[in-house]
Amino acid sequence: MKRKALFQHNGGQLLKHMLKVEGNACFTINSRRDIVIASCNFHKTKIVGEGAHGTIYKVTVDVGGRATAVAVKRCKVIDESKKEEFVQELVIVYHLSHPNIVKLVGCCLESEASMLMYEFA
Ligand SMILES: Nc1ncnc2c1ncn2[C@@H]1O[C@H](COP(=O)(O)OP(=O)(O)OP(=O)(O)O)[C@@H](O)[C@H]1O
Repeated sequence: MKRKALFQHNGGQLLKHMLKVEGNACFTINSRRDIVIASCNFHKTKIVGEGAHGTIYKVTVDVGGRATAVAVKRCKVIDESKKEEFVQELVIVYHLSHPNIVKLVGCCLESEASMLMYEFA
């Protein structure tokens, strides 16, 4: 089974294992459904920026049991061959910790357009 399929198939267990997020209350793997609801189906009033890699929305989602305002980057669709590279980069960014770098607080890899959630700056 392909890695992407595994992420979808087992509720993100493989990704959780890779990120070692179990017990990390500061990171969440959201369902696409949650983000669609929170963003009013990616309504244009929620857009806060447009980047080279996708559109950024300000959305309030559950992070570690707390309603938190986050910047959701809805990445442009990447082809299957780049998916693995994307996940590897996600793992690296997840482990970064620096006062000048916004913290990655969540992600959603359920759809073709993956979503990354950063603390809202
Ligand atoms: N964490 C955040 N909090 C608030 N606004 C943000 C955040 N991240 C991005 N934005 C808004 O979205 C815009 C575009 O974001 P960004 O430059 O990160 O996109 P990008 O080009 O896809 O990123 P990159 O190439 O660095 O991965 C920013 O200029 C900013 O206005």
